[in-house]
Amino acid sequence: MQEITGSILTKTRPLMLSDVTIRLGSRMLLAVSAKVMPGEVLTIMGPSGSGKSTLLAFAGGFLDRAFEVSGRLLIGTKDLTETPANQRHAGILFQDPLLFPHLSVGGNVAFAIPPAVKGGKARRALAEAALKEVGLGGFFDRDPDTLSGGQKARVALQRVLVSAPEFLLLDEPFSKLDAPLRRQMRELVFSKAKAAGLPTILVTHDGADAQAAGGRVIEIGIEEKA
Ligand SMILES: Nc1ncnc2c1ncn2[C@@H]1O[C@H](COP(=O)(O)OP(=O)(O)OP(=O)(O)O)[C@@H](O)[C@H]1O
Repeated sequence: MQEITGSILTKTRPLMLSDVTIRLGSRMLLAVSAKVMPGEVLTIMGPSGSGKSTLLAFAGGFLDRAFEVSGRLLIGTKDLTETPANQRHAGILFQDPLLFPHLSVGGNVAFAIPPAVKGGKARRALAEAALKEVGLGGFFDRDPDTLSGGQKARVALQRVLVSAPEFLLLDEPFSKLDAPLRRQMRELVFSKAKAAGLPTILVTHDGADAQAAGGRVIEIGIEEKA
């Protein structure tokens, strides 16, 4: 499986937030500069409303036009700042797994496999192998609605990983899981991110998540400016 997954992974490069500032009207929401190395998890913490999700939206390319942004986002030497979201190769996990209800579990994963992988059989084999890797072998034809929260989270993770992302953006992806599942899931996500050499930005309220991530932590605060 490692080989099959490996064959659709792209090269790994550092992710750079270069002098990024985000304003909302007269309010300076945040100012961040950071270089996230391949396999590193950078954790962003801060109070509610401080702009954590906004920073991920900037990196993912889906920031609302209400925000005024300066600075650049780079992957390696490639400037992604103006690149549309669907061309950024960002792998994003939110609080909710957001599985497509009209597709089977396997269909959710197969859907994300890059078009460069041709042929229904090959795509199905990749999706099946990805599911098996997280203990969901035999789940391909299941309806996502019949899965537990932890199972859905694993499907969402594999859907992201088979898409051959160049970096990961994690917006509180463990917060709806109970404590034992939360521990398991974060170990799984971080180990896979590191194994794949993906630069990763994690937003969390939970210090234990940050500790498990094992990387640097940036604390952002709330400041008002005239
Ligand atoms: N589309 C939008 N238009 C205008 N203001 C917005 C928009 N989205 C978010 N905001 C505001 O931007 C600020 C930052 O919001 P953001 O969701 O990034 O905070 P957060 O740190 O992720 O909070 P939480 O921890 O509660 O998720 C908040 O004041 C919020 O009200």
